[in-house]
Amino acid sequence: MADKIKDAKIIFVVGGPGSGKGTQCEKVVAKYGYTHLSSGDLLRAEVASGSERGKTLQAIMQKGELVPLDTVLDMIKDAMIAKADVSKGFLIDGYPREVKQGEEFEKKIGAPCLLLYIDAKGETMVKRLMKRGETSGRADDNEETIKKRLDLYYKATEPVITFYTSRGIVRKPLL
Ligand SMILES: Nc1ncnc2c1ncn2[C@H]1C[C@H](O)[C@@H](COP(=O)(O)OP(=O)(O)O)O1
Ligand SMILES: [Mg+2]
Repeated sequence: MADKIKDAKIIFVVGGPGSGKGTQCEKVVAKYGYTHLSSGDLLRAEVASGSERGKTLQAIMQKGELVPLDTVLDMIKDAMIAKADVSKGFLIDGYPREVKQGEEFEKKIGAPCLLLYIDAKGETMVKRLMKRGETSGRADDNEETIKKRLDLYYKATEPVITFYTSRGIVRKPLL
């Protein structure tokens, strides 16, 4: 099963909450036909299923915290395997959120050929998320949780950019 994705082309898409990762991914999909997998969307689908696991995840996400690494990684891996036959490559949006997630992904799946870094100012991200919160119905698009997500981004996720910059695979798409 897992060797179906052994040689898959992998692009990580990393940026803060509200930076526009999903929007940029749609553009890449339209142009290059890669398969877009968003860790947040996969997690929200699990929550929407009403499963026990979903309830646990919901409580974590509502607080703006990271869900356990193994849970996200398993979900991404399953989604990749399910699409392996029809996919030219994968855009992994919202993962890795911390350096450890990147290391585990590389051990269990493979190395990324590229990391797209979606850069945006903190105040821009907050403004967008507050606006999105008016209609998104997302439990984490509120002022308190947004602040926690942003803090966590600077603390845990920015080091991911540094880590892959030293490997020479980070690109900023021209927005
Ligand atoms: N790779 C990952 N590891 C742990 N938790 C994750 C994760 N990706 C998403 N989550 C959880 C925590 C996030 O605050 C929440 C929403 O994720 P998202 O949709 O990618 O949000 P954002 O709009 O902040 O980029 O889901
Ligand atoms: Mg998103």
